[in-house]
Amino acid sequence: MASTRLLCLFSAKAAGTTKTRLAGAAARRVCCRRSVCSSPSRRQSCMSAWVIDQYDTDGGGLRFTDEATVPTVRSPTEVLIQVHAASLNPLDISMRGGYGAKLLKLRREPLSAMHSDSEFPLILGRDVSGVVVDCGSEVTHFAPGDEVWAAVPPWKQGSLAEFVTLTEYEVSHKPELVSHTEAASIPYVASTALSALVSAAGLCRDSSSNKRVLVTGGSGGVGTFSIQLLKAWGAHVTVTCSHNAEGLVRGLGADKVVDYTEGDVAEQLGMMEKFDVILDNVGGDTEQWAVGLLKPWSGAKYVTLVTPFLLNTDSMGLMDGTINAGVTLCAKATQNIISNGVFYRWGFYAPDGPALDEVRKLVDAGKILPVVEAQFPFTQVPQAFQKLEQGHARGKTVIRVAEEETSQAEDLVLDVGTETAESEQGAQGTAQHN
Ligand SMILES: NC(=O)C1=CN([C@@H]2O[C@H](COP(=O)(O)OP(=O)(O)OC[C@H]3O[C@@H](n4cnc5c(N)ncnc54)[C@H](OP(=O)(O)O)[C@@H]3O)[C@@H](O)[C@H]2O)C=CC1
Repeated sequence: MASTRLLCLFSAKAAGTTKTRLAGAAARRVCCRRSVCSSPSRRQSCMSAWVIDQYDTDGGGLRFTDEATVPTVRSPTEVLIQVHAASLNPLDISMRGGYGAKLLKLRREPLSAMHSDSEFPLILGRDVSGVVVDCGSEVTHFAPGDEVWAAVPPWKQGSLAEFVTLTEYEVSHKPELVSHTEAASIPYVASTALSALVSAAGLCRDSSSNKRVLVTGGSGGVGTFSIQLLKAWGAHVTVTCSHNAEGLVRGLGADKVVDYTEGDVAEQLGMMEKFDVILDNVGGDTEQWAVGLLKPWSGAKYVTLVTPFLLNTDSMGLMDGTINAGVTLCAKATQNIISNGVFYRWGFYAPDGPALDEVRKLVDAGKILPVVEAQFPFTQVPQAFQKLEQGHARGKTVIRVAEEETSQAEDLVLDVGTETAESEQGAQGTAQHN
């Protein structure tokens, strides 16, 4: 594949401009607004963070504090990371309302110095790009000063804070050619897509060539990453999305695009050659028609990311919810294998630093581009949540936790025209691999 210049699409609304920028890969200087010291011995004991003190389904509840306790390295394999950028995922909105609380609470360690069993104050945010400031005694791959990225598991305190701790296994060295803001758009969606496409669908770099893959919901965070990964692996990729996202997903490499808002999407897809794998990022009744699009009796796989598992454990309790989810999954898997010879599976995010190492290589090779639709300063996290709640994501919404100074001269500015003007945040743009 030829070189790629374009790295990042984002609306500059939060920054007070009306243009959509293509940020170049040139180096950025990072300057922290707050008085964060990178020396562990002199580190402050309090940090800034956005927390919730209770679950709130009405959309409020986020509270800024500059008195959150700075986490410390408590196990020999942990690293402490100074967060430069974070990003939001639909999970953050769900978790704010209590989604998954019962199961996630089981996996959480006591949070306060008093070892209370309350998860509050809870810090959301699943992506981090930042710098290692402290390491446990058995950490071998990282040292203070290393630039890293990671997806923060939902049972851990999140990245909407100045510092976060993770185990070495969950962390990876950040791609060199992108900024922290760009890098933060990738880890959680990448870990999810890799888990779904590799563990659940059985694809990999060496087995995907010419496989026909359908990605539903291709314009969102997981979709925009998956399209690029699959194209880097040589797959033929068909995508469903809205009409105004067609330019974006084609620019990322999609071979065929079906506008789900125009006519019967199942009928349009049904006229195409059948698929080897479907990655369903939409859920709902999609699976009713999608499994019929797979090649029968050929080992084809349908993987959905929209599962009832955590909803079940929330509403029925851990035991009954898990059993109910297991029975549902078994019934669907059995029905599909008997009637069509296709595999029906659920996909889940899984923490995996080594997998992010592979993604880093693809990013630095220009084969995967960060797709940043909107970015907000750390002071505007509630506004970033509001943006996400509006839906219609076109890639990712990123939070600049420590401000990055970009040289205007190093940026290319692209006027994406009327297509973006109809979106408040813009960015149904034209990312493309040249
Ligand atoms: N199981 C797990 O561990 C994980 C599950 N998920 C889930 O996967 C799903 C996708 O995640 P993510 O990509 O981050 O979500 P996003 O919100 O970033 O993207 C969703 C995209 O789907 C598009 N869309 C909505 N309806 C349709 C439709 N009927 N057909 C085609 N496209 C549609 C939206 O745009 P528009 O409305 O304009 O068409 C949007 O671009 C979410 O439900 C998320 O909760 C994500 C990560 C982990």
